[in-house]
Amino acid sequence: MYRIAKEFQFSASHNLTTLEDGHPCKRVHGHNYVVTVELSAAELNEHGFVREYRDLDLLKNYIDECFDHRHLNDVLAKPTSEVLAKHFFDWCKEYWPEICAVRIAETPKIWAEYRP
Ligand SMILES: Nc1nc2c(c(=O)[nH]1)N=C([C@H](O)[C@H](O)COP(=O)(O)OP(=O)(O)OP(=O)(O)O)CN2
Ligand SMILES: [Zn+2]
Repeated sequence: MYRIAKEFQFSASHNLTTLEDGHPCKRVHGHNYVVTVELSAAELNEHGFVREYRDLDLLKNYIDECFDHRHLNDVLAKPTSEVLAKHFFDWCKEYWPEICAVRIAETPKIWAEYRP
């Protein structure tokens, strides 16, 4: 099996409203998010690619338009890393059937992944 991955970044604010009072993440705060998409294929195409990396820039356009410098609660009902990972996975699946995982990092120390 072949695997490729590409990283995207955006900056946004959110607050996790269902957390208990006093939890720091209940307050509005921001992250420099890193989104990593991973694609896999058993066979390579005629170019020797799983998929051309540049094809994936469609996701950059979507992120720039709908997520970058936005308040994520205005975009998704519960904007946790897990929810973002599933959201981007479903979006990618519409364009690239080879998608196998999406990972979201809010800081360098933590990440959440959706991998069906
Ligand atoms: N399972 C999840 N847990 C938490 C999420 C999440 O998306 N999924 N999100 C948050 C908050 O967004 C919070 O901003 C995360 O920050 P924190 O845990 O403080 O991460 P740090 O890397 O800054 O950790 P420090 O130990 O404070 O350095 C909370 N939980
Ligand atoms: Zn946060």
